[in-house]
Amino acid sequence: MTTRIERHHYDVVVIGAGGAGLRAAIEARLAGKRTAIISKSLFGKAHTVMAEGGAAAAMGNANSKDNWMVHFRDTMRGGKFLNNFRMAELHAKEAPERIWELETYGALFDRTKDGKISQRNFGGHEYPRLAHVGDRTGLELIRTLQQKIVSLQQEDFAETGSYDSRIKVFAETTITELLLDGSESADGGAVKVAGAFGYYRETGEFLLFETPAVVLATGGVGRSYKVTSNSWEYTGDGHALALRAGATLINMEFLQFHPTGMVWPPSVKGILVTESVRGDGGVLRNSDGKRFMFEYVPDVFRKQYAETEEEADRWYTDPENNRRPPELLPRDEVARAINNEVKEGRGTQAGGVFLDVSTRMPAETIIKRLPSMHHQFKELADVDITKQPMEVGPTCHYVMGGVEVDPDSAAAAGSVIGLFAAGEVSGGMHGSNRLGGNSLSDLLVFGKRAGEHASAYVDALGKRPKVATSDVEAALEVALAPLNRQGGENPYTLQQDLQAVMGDLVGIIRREGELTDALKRLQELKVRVANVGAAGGRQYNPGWHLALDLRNMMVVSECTAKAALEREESRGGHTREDFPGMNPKWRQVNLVCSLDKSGDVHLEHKPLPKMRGELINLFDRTELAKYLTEDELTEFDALEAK
Ligand SMILES: Cc1cc2nc3c(=O)[nH]c(=O)nc-3n(C[C@H](O)[C@H](O)[C@H](O)COP(=O)(O)OP(=O)(O)OC[C@H]3O[C@@H](n4cnc5c(N)ncnc54)[C@H](O)[C@@H]3O)c2cc1C
Repeated sequence: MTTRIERHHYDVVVIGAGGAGLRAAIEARLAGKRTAIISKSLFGKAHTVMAEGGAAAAMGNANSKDNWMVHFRDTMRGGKFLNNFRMAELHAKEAPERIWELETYGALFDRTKDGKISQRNFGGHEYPRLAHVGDRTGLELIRTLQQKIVSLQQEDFAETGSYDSRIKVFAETTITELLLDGSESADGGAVKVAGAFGYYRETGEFLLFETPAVVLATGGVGRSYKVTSNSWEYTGDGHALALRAGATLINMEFLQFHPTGMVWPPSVKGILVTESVRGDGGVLRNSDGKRFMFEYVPDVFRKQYAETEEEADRWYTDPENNRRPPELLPRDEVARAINNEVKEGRGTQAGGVFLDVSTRMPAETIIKRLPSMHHQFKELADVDITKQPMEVGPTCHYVMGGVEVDPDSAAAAGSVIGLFAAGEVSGGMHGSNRLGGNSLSDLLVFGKRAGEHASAYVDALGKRPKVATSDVEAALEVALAPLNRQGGENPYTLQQDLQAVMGDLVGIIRREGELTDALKRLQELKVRVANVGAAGGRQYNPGWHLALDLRNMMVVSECTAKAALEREESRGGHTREDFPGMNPKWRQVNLVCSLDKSGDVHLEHKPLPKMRGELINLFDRTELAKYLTEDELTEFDALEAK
């Protein structure tokens, strides 16, 4: 009996319904494209919803000295100069407009006394820059984008009699494969996207989307790690779909371990404690009661951070005349510091450190400014954060690496055409480390660009690409394989084994021997994952879903481990105990992953694009000397002399 496959035709298919996906879909619909939005989880449930702190945009409301150039500088510093400079530039320039635009869609950010959008402090940002709605900013962002989509659907209903005529949401639907043009290959052997194949999670029924343009907006990869702030959907699907379609991934060695995840009770280990806790005055102490971050200010940041508790405390009320508290160093620095305190025996019993707001501000202020944190700790750990400190430790949070894209159009690099990527699934924007708050603004800026350029691509296309029947059959066979396999390996055991390899051997601190060991174990796991089985049928079957996700987790983890072994330096979200410190030579290199014909990860060195003169001139020479090679500095001097 043949398996039924539901067929759909769209101009643009957006995979992912977080901020990047929704913003891309709005833009595609505004450009008149028939647009599908596909979401693995319920519509409205994505990491974007969980974002607490805010969206970084240099609006200059809290400090008029802020502008796109300062934001650009902070972003490049945070990423330790490995960022794609053009993405960082576009992001810094366009973020304020994207935030204001959200208010025209119905968002309402917290206000300053004089009625402007309020902006809060966050690690690595020179001025208060995060537009926020209490500690529920992501919720407001998603609510607003969804509301905009509904309003567009209402316009379409008025015109066509159908709400879904131009924009339709497929919730609880997982895409397992991208399909390429079966009839021709374009210039230089590149192949056009022709569709996407997947299944409804509830019924297990299959779907085929025929479309010339796909925007990937699938978010992160955290579920490959033991301790993570990421929820079940984040299995690196978009990264793996892109690789298998012929696109490339960059910066996969860079993972952000957020310094403050809950460490207790074990059932909630990894759940995020927002950085706003520190931005609003929370301090970190070890089990001796010592405010230890002062010991961990690296040389590159020494000029900007306070040396005494008194100066750090004064900064909250007088930022003009004092330097920032070291608790607000970029996340990689704070995470490593906590890791070290615990390792040296100054941690809490549960393996974390203390984060305290209770002694820093009145209970009413805590409840007003951090309502979700107050609720989270009360409900999950029975801790009242207005009276007691929280216990926190590093948790795998965000992947800086992702699909290599053209910065202006968000089009994927590699041998595939018609594929775009925005948000966490794309790489380059954040370099080796993302600043808090830069993700929400990244989603809006590059989500819009991806939707716009995907639409323009469709407009310019002569003949529509065609899906080959044999490719659909192959995708179907792969999807059904775990169900047809008798005595296959248990997907949950495999996921646990993978998480152990990644958490223990490719975690926050890395070493050559362990990385080599990790790669060996990943090869063994790959063989086992190829033999994964799932009992039961296709109707809501989480074991089967995980069996399919594992294929993606494996290939993405291989990219991370290979790149981590290759990069012999420490920078941002990649710390090599055997190569401490940054090496300017490595700053010139992006590690690019592709898949070869046998499905193995191939790693290539690619030079980083050179920063334009007017951008590099935004930094002073002393600062550049921390990052650039001698040759680059000589070039900079020549530029300055002109
Ligand atoms: C707890 C937490 C707090 C955070 N706080 C902040 C903050 O304050 N400020 C900030 O800037 N950033 C924050 N971040 C990071 C930020 O929220 C994320 O990086 C960002 O929301 C990612 O957005 P996105 O649109 O790229 O993807 P997401 O919002 O992660 O959405 C991904 C979408 O893709 C779908 N998907 C995945 N795979 C498939 C598939 N195979 N088929 C179909 N659909 C698929 C998912 O279901 C989901 O709809 C936080 C992250 C977490 C986890």
